[in-house]
Amino acid sequence: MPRQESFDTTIKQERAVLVGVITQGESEAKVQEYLEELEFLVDTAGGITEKIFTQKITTADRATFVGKGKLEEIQAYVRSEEIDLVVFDDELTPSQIRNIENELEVKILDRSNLILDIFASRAQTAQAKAQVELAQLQYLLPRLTRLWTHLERQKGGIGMRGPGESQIESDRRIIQTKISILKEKLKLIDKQNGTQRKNRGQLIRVALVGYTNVGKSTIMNMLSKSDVFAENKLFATLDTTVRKVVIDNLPFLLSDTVGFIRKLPVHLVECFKSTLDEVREADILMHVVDISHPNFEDQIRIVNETLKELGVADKKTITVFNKIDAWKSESGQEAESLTLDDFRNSWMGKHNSPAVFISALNKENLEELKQLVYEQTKAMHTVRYPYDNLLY
Ligand SMILES: Nc1nc2c(ncn2[C@@H]2O[C@H](COP(=O)(O)OP(=O)(O)OP(=O)(O)O)[C@@H](O)[C@H]2O)c(=O)[nH]1
Ligand SMILES: [Mg+2]
Repeated sequence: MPRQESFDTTIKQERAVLVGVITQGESEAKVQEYLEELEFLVDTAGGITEKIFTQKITTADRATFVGKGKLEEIQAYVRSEEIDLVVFDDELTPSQIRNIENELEVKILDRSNLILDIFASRAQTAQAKAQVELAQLQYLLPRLTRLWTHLERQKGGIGMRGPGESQIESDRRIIQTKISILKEKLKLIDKQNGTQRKNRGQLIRVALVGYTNVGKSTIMNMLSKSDVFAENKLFATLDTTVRKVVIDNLPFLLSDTVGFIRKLPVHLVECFKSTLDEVREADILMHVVDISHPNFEDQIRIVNETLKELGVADKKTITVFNKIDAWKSESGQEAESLTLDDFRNSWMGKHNSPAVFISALNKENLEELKQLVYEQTKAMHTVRYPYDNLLY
């Protein structure tokens, strides 16, 4: 989800308020970071964050998630500042959404909902579109009652009393039918993709993985453009994110994948499993880390957890620490004061092997990255095809 692909600015930006809770054992600073990320998500979706509310709680209120007093405080702000939507950082139950909506009388979204919305606007291929629609319908299904009561409230009670439940039932059936049609469609696409992947032959496959916005696509573009052999045409029928790259006469396939994020909705992960087959079937992973992000250690952990869930934690991995140009220490020390060796000798260089430090933006230290990818790919190729020296 790159930031630069901003939305049509002629449309009035929706004004948003964010809500996060600080539960026991969570530090305030952490929650602030989570909320900053949520603000970034709202920004990506085309909204503008006007205010952030937080509350310390031991357990979430079953009816309204935050406490009564906090809700009134938010309500006052929403009314006086003409807010369009309120976004909660945590997943809300259908009844919580309904109750909060009744109180605040504006659109209520939770993090999952927001991410789904962004994915829907970004989906390009038939597969991605079907995957997002499936996730959205699965998200909607348990929340149907809410939509119905919403309608009821707008239209008033008269004439609405009888058919309510049966209406929900038929809506539910329609959605379930749609879900199974989409699943069939995805199965078919999956099969075609599987065949295509098999046809790619002996090339070693390298997949870029990492947290969202760390620079995966930038690296992809750089590596594939920087070499004359890299071209789109050959793979026109493949997923658009797979490119053939050649480093020193050694060709391999490089794929760019969807970025990971904290609290990715379960449905979405499920639906994107087949896109992530690209990762599952890769020979080498390039785990890209945005070293300039204050929370990058958490991001590494989240990516590693997601990789474990996908069952690929044991794959050969190259850690690429990107954005060294923008790195800053907690005490405010700037990147210029550090040499590449300082980075290499830090815990990052020592605890992640093999690792490389680059700036994709400034094209800094790219040769080392290429060299590393070359060595790893060649080693993999030699193990797999011991009698085949044709390629180099
Ligand atoms: N300062 C700095 N910015 C960079 C560097 N590499 C990439 N960026 C910027 O980081 C942002 C995200 O880059 P992308 O390549 O879109 O990141 P991504 O990992 O593909 O993101 P998703 O596809 O959303 O998961 C862009 O604005 C890039 O220009 C770098 O080395 N230094
Ligand atoms: Mg990208």
